[in-house]
Amino acid sequence: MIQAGIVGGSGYGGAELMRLLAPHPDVAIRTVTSRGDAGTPVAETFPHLRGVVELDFEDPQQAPLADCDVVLFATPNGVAMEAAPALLDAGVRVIDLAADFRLTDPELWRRWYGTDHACPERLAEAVYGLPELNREAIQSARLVANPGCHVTAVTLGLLPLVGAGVVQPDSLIADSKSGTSGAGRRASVGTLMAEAGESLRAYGVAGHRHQPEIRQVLEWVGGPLELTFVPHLVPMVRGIEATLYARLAKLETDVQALFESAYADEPFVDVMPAGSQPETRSVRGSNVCRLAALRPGNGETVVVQSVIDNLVKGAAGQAVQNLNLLFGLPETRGLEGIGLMP
Ligand SMILES: NC(=O)C1=CN([C@@H]2O[C@H](COP(=O)(O)OP(=O)(O)OC[C@H]3O[C@@H](n4cnc5c(N)ncnc54)[C@H](OP(=O)(O)O)[C@@H]3O)[C@@H](O)[C@H]2O)C=CC1
Ligand SMILES: CC(=O)N[C@@H](CCC(=O)OP(=O)(O)O)C(=O)O
Repeated sequence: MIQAGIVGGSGYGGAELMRLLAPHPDVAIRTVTSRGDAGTPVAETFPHLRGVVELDFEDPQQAPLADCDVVLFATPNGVAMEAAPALLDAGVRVIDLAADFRLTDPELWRRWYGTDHACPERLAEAVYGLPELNREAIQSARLVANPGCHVTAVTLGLLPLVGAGVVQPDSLIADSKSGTSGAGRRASVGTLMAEAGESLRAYGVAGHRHQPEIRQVLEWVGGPLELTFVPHLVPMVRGIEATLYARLAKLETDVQALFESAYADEPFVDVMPAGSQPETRSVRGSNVCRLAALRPGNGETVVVQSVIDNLVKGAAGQAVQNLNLLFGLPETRGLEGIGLMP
């Protein structure tokens, strides 16, 4: 059994990692950390894990992380970069659900995250953990940077178009809507029911840190491009719906066929039949990204809709997918669950 440690187990990402890893046939959860809940049973904080995870939270300084085969960080940005080097030196593989190892340029990190990178020398060995793009590299990685949640929805929706060079590279627009669990479990006024309920707002319009991440990934496959990215907070708990717009450069493109062929072999990307629209509730709790592409009106603009569960394909599910790849397991192991609907 692969021994896994979870740092940041008392947050939403950590809880979701436990939900997925506890029944995983090849993984044993060795330790789960929380500073605030250290010494208390996991199931006291998360009753849905009663009888499933029979561990107490441990303080991250005392937890036997170096004895694990893999440590997953579900911590705020800036935490994993402090602890990962020692773990990697001890032979432990690391998957970071935060942004610490996603941007390859430490200057970009400084600009968007406001601090110096603690281990810029490790950035080159980090593999960006989007299996649909980087499957082979992930298989031999030691350090995986799990993508951002908005980034996963937007990138999977635009990759076929950008990769095939059929859209104008300066015309990309991503309008992405997230439920409040995307902001984490830590109390904040903006995610109170009375603030976020019965309301809808855009945020980060002047600049959001997921924009350079999406741009970096798309530029790997399509060269220089321009992208407008506007995230929104919507009054639901789980889910991201990204509506994506691009001007077609090649009007003869059969967009439906392009998407179907790009994702034909992908276990977690579902391209809907022409004319259908995906909705977030169809992926609630599952690791699926469900997509649809259309050319409304005069057909010059392609509109893609992409839905994911931010905590699953947008975070913990994708991390488990990456873990499976790292350890040579079938990619779908432990991720076969079907979404909840309604
Ligand atoms: N929520 C989402 O939809 C997604 C989240 N992510 C990313 O995943 C990461 C976790 O997100 P999420 O679970 O929502 O966040 P939460 O705020 O819900 O949880 C954060 C966890 O980290 C722990 N923690 C905080 N500070 C430290 C520290 N200095 N050292 C060790 N542990 C610490 C907290 O527990 P304690 O303070 O008790 O130690 C808590 O368990 C973030 O980087 C987020 O950006 C990525 C994609 C989607
Ligand atoms: C609703 C909400 O506030 N969402 C967060 C997403 C945070 C997150 O999960 O960021 P990473 O994916 O980069 O780790 C935000 O937009 O800042």
